[in-house]
Amino acid sequence: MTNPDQALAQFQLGQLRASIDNLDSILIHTLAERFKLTQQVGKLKALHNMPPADKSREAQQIERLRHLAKESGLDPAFAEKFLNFIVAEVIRHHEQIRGQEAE
Ligand SMILES: O=C(O)C(=O)C[C@]1(C(=O)O)C=C[C@@H](O)C=C1
Repeated sequence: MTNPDQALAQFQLGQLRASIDNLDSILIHTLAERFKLTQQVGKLKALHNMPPADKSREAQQIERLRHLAKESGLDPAFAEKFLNFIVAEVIRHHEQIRGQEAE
């Protein structure tokens, strides 16, 4: 048996989770679009013999995202870790594309 307080809490939890699900969908779609672009960057880099990683570009991105995170109330260290996580995967893709081009 649930009392009215518990029923209200369950309803609120359901509403919050529905919004979280919407935002998770946005994150996945956003990441998918980002990876489509970085695949094009990977092909361009392989074709023109450019190195997969660009540390100076990454430093600019980290600075920009840390600033945005601070403004938005997000932990800047988390924003930096998140970018590094994505960029590591992008570099792995770039290296794969480079290997395929060399075949
Ligand atoms: O901009 C580039 O040169 C990329 O390869 C893209 C990207 C990124 O995912 O944003 C990935 C690797 C680089 O080290 C820097 C940035």
